[in-house]
Formats: sequence, C-alpha cells, structure tokens
Amino acid sequence: MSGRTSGDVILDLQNISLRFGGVKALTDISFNVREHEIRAIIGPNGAGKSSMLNVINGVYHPQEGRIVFHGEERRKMEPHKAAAQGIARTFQNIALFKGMSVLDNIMTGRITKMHASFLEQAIHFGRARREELEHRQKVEEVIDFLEIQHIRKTPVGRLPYGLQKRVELARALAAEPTMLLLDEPMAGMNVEEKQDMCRFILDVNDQFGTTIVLIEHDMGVVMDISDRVVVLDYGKKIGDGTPDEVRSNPEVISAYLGVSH
Ligand SMILES: Nc1ncnc2c1ncn2[C@@H]1O[C@H](COP(=O)(O)OP(=O)(O)OP(=O)(O)O)[C@@H](O)[C@H]1O
Repeated sequence: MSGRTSGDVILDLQNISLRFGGVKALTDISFNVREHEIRAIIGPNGAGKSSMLNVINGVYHPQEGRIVFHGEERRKMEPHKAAAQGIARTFQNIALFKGMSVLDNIMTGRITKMHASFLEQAIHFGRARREELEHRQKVEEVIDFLEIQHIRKTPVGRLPYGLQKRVELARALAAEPTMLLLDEPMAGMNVEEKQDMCRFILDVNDQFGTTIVLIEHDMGVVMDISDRVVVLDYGKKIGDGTPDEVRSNPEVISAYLGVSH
C-alpha cells in the first residue's frame, strides 16, 4: 500500500445491477471511491470488471442502483458528459489512431476542452488561435511528464506496445481529468514497461492529485500501488479493503488468488 492519504468519497456506487439479456454482469454491487486514492478492481475473467468501469464512465446504464458523483445522483449519463465532468479512461485494447503521430493522438484528448466554433477553427483566427496555443502547451506538458518527447512525431502504429500504452495514458491525461479509469494498463507489457507504467501512475496520482480507478490482473502491481481493492467474482462483490485485508480474505483467496490466472 502506498500510504498516501485520500479524502472524501467522490464516487459512491450503490447496489448496482447490470444485465445483458439473461446475463447478470453485475449483481447488487456497492463500493465507493475516495478523492485522490488509487482504487483497484480485480477478479477473474468475466467477473464484471470492465462492465463496472463502463458503468462509471456512462457507457452502460445499470438497471438498478444509484450512482452519486460529487454528492449528486447521476441520471443516465453519456460518456461525453462523463468526460466533461472530468472522468477520462484508457481501454483494454489500445484505442489510438495508429496512422497519426503521437502528438496528434494526444491532441485528440483535448477535444472536450475546445470551445472555439468550427468556423473559428477553420479560419484559424482570434479565439481559435489562442485556444490552440493553450492546448498545445498542455499537450507539451503531458509529453514531458510521460517522457515521450523523442517519439512525438512518430506514427503510433510504429511504436512498441508498451509505449503505445503510455501514449494512451498521455491522451487521457491531456483532458486534465480529476478521475482516471485505467482498463488493464499493464496488460501485455514486459517487466521494465510495467515498472515504468507503475511509476507514471503513482506520479500522476501524486503530482496532479488525480483519483485513479484501475482494473489490473497483475497482483504484484495491484497490491503495490493500490490504496484499496474491490474484488468481483461472477458479477458479485466478494471483497473490499486495503491490499492486506483483501489478501487475507478467505473468499478472495479461494475465488481468485488461489487459482492461477
Ligand atoms: N456488451 C455486452 N453484451 C453482453 N454481455 C456482456 C457485455 N459486456 C459484458 N458482458 C458479459 O458480462 C460479464 C462480465 O464481463 P466483463 O467484460 O465486465 O468482465 P471482466 O471482469 O472485465 O472480464 P475480463 O477480465 O475477461 O476482461 C461476462 O459474462 C460478459 O460476457
């Protein structure tokens, strides 16, 4: 456990149930996320982790339950509204524009922050010009922060996998989120790439104060960087607590940690 302090509850998920036809993806799940913490969601394949992230992000709308974000109950929220409220995410399978440069991909993370009209942008004048400079400056800050200056002009598709994941993180950060959802940020990475990604996640959390909710299969990573862990199995919550509490929870051990993954 990182030992960092975290604040008030900013996201409260209460009795969430989500079904796809006859498939119960999530059943009566409640947990919360505190400001500035690193909160992991773990569980075997098909446990409902990605579905949970999609509920937080407004992609899926649960049939039952309440979602309270910053003290307000959320009604059917669409993903673009989640983005406007400061929630950004990365995906299990990298979702970048492979033919575009690293810089241009990260610029797309600024879209929700763009105010100038299409016409203003087209003639590249006044407000649009000022805005573009601001966006560029923010993107350059993110590029420096994630140490990817050397690849800023490279088309993303030519980069090794670990760096593509870092570019995806950069794009999410360019939106200046207050809450960052990471769907398996270490998947497919070698040991060195994982170490780098861990360092960046901790630095983002520390330096920007960003709250982080992540799904991760690598238990070493989860136990190292998370403040609290929620454990799902077959769409139900079977554990919730600090890494130490979760590690010693018999139900978790038999359902998850005890099986090879
Ligand atoms: N869009 C969908 N339509 C139908 N069923 C779905 C959909 N999304 C998820 N499911 C089902 O919901 C259950 C939970 O899936 P989910 O992807 O959330 O699990 P997961 O824990 O993220 O798994 P993994 O570790 O394999 O990514 C599974 O039975 C899955 O088949």
